[in-house]
Amino acid sequence: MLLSCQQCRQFDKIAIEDYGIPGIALMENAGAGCVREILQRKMQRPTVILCGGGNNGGDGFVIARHLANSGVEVAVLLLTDSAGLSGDAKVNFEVLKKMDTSITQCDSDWSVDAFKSAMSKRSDCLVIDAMLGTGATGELRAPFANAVVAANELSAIRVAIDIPTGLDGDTGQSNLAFKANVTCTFVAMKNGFGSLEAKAWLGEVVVIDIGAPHQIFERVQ
Ligand SMILES: NC(=O)C1=CN([C@@H]2O[C@H](COP(=O)(O)OP(=O)(O)OC[C@H]3O[C@@H](n4cnc5c(N)ncnc54)[C@H](O)[C@@H]3O)[C@@H](O)[C@H]2O)[C@@H](O)CC1
Ligand SMILES: [K+]
Repeated sequence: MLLSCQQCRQFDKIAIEDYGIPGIALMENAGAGCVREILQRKMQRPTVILCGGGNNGGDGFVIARHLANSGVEVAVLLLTDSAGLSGDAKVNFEVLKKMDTSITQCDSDWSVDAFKSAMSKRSDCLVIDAMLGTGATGELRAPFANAVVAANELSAIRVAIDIPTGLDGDTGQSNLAFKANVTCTFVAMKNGFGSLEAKAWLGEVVVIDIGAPHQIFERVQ
């Protein structure tokens, strides 16, 4: 089944508002599901998680916590001012802050080299893209494009969360996107994932169930 980004957002909204599942429970299931996939594939190794300021970044904070609990060395690069975090993402950020995970705030003027040197301290690492998901609009703004370029140039395993940052989930088009080996997408494949152009950025796609009732599918068709 393929859904548009808007339908995926509607799916989450119905789960939260009509079924009463707290958004933070969905986020926990989403992040924990990604970590389960990473561990099953034995991809665990020193990990850098690139986090944006929305709920995709929130998934990244959950992933950081679960990976750290599994004994993985984790470093988070936050591409936004932490003061702007809100809702479920903020809750998970505050939890992570109390752990001994390294968190670095990356200002909008961070260059490709700055990202590369922050990431390559951990050679042959796993890089996780939790920068942008279904809430992305328009061209990548600073410093997201530089983070994507740097991540793509590293010799690393790359995992994208929900949608590779820079890829339009609805059309499958992109000028520049995070080049994933594996994309862990939530609820359903997005409409654009079927296009040939998208496959180059997506790698293998795994659909992660976030625990919302499947009856909701009938309402977003
Ligand atoms: N409760 C929910 O709705 C759930 C959401 N989930 C995650 O939440 C994501 C959607 O979260 P959001 O709606 O917060 O959206 P995103 O996290 O995709 O992005 C929104 C943020 O990115 C910024 N932004 C948008 N376009 C940009 C661009 N081109 N360049 C730089 N910054 C840009 C916005 O200012 C905003 O801060 C999903 O993809 C999924 O990963 C999951 O946790 C499952 C539950
Ligand atoms: K992403």
